[in-house]
Amino acid sequence: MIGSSTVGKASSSLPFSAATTDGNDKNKINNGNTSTTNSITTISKDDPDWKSKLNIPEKDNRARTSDVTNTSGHDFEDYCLKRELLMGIYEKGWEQPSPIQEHSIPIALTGRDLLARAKNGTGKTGAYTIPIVERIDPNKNAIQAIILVPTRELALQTSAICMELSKHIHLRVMVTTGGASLREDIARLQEVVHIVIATPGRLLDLVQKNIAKLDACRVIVLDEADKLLSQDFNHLLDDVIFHLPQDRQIMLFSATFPLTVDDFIKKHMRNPYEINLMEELTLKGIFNY
Ligand SMILES: Nc1ncnc2c1ncn2[C@@H]1O[C@H](COP(=O)(O)OP(=O)(O)OP(=O)(O)O)[C@@H](O)[C@H]1O
Repeated sequence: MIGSSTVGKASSSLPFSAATTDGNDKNKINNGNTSTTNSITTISKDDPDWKSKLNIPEKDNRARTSDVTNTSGHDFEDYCLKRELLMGIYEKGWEQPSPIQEHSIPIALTGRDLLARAKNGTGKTGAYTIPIVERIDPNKNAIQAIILVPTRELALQTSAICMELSKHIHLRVMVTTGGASLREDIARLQEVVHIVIATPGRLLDLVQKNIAKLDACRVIVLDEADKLLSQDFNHLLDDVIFHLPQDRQIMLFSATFPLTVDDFIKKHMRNPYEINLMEELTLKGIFNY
């Protein structure tokens, strides 16, 4: 059933230490809408000394595994991101991109379809959220990106990260999942929404009722794609993709790539760039698209 699972994004056994010194991501979850729990630093746009004025959380010095430390040494500034986004990233306590972020961010910023395979807890959420936030026009009143996840809890955790990273850009992020009030979601969609984070069934319901309009939505992410493309959800995903414009970008993040994912890739993705940061090569069958 949609929204019923208790799968979490962070646990102490994951490659990144789950908790930051100001509390873990779960503690920052609110109702999935637009406010954040952090105070907003105001720094003049032209201040050359902006970095030293940020409200950076205390450094988390706990041990991390090579999944997250084995980087090529890039900095977030290498990707020419908006300064407001860089501020959000640094104020989240992220100093440098993790390997999955190093691989994904430059490709995702070009608009190319992307297939990424990496372990849980290695920073996948940032790998797709950063390029999405960078490419959204906050002055345009339209849904510009969709992030699909299999459970309500994951939707709330993803939205918490998304809102923190974008807190200096004032994007409007909405969470909509099965089990929550449809009436409230309908009311929320009468206001400005830039990013929708959803479970597939609820999103499709809103799209088919013509309440969520996807004609300006050029990015869709399937996080935990193996679960999203299981028998329960598979046909829903086809319908969601059908409502997007032709020139959309599809990004798929998954720990495994079973046959259902393979079918989806063949049907909907165009020349996807492939990233595999897991040791064993079970990506067989999804090469050569
Ligand atoms: N570049 C980074 N530097 C430091 N910490 C980071 C970085 N990117 C992500 N994190 C932290 O690592 C933890 C795990 O990140 P995240 O939830 O994005 O992983 P994930 O790969 O999406 O995991 P899951 O597959 O379980 O959802 C979070 O606490 C997040 O804040």
